[in-house]
Amino acid sequence: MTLTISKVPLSAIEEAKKLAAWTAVDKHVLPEHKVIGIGSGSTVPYVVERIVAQGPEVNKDRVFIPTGFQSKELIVDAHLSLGDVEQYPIIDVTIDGADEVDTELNCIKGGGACHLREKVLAEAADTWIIVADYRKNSQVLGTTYTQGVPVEVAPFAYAKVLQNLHHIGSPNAKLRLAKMKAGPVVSDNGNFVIDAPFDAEKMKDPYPLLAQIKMLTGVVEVGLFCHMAKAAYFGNQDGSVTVKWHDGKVDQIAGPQS
Ligand SMILES: O=C(CO)[C@H](O)[C@H](O)COP(=O)(O)O
Repeated sequence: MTLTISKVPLSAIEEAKKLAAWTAVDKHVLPEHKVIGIGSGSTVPYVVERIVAQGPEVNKDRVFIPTGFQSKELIVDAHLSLGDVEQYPIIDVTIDGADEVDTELNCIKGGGACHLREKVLAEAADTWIIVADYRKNSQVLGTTYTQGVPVEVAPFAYAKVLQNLHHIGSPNAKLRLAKMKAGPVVSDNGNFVIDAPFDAEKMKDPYPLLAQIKMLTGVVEVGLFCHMAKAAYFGNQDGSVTVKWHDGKVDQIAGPQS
């Protein structure tokens, strides 16, 4: 994988991702931050791009902690110093993408099957920031990301967890299958992923649902991130950025020019 982001004009959605990522880096990745968590997904390359643009002087004393294979490659390709959460269990700031974010900054994550490490890095961070395009900005989780809550499971337990998810209100929960390989998606941790859709009533208040799923034996981690983010940055089609804060405040700001 290469960090190079093509010079051809970006689509509106790519522009929105870039706006969110660049703005969040400008506001939250400060010169005094030395340990920085890098999330996963298609918005995160713009995070790394903006951090690199802060220059070698500030980056030479920093260490970057990845949430999975993809972000590890991004860090290495950008010639930034790679670390691990085992060495650095306290992180200054982690910036990550999300599949959907509600009004209280609860998120669905795990569309890329990285949510176990993503949650560890979110918890390890003094500040956890979400970056996304406008499509991810929702009132209630499950409105636009309808594939379901990603649930990472120990492979041998998947059939039992699937049955239990059917019983607790997700009759359409399914094992996630790979696109270019016969069989299941295998996470960076060697586990399987189940996608479990729940109705809006359950998704309106995701914390009890998170606790209920997490209690199922065989579940490793649940892609519901509740009450964790300090702020979520959404790039909009008109070049502005919507910032939703943990205290409910919402700002509409202009994106960076360059
Ligand atoms: O949770 C994730 C991976 O497990 C990603 O952060 C999420 O899928 C968002 O990705 P993108 O920036 O491509 O929309």
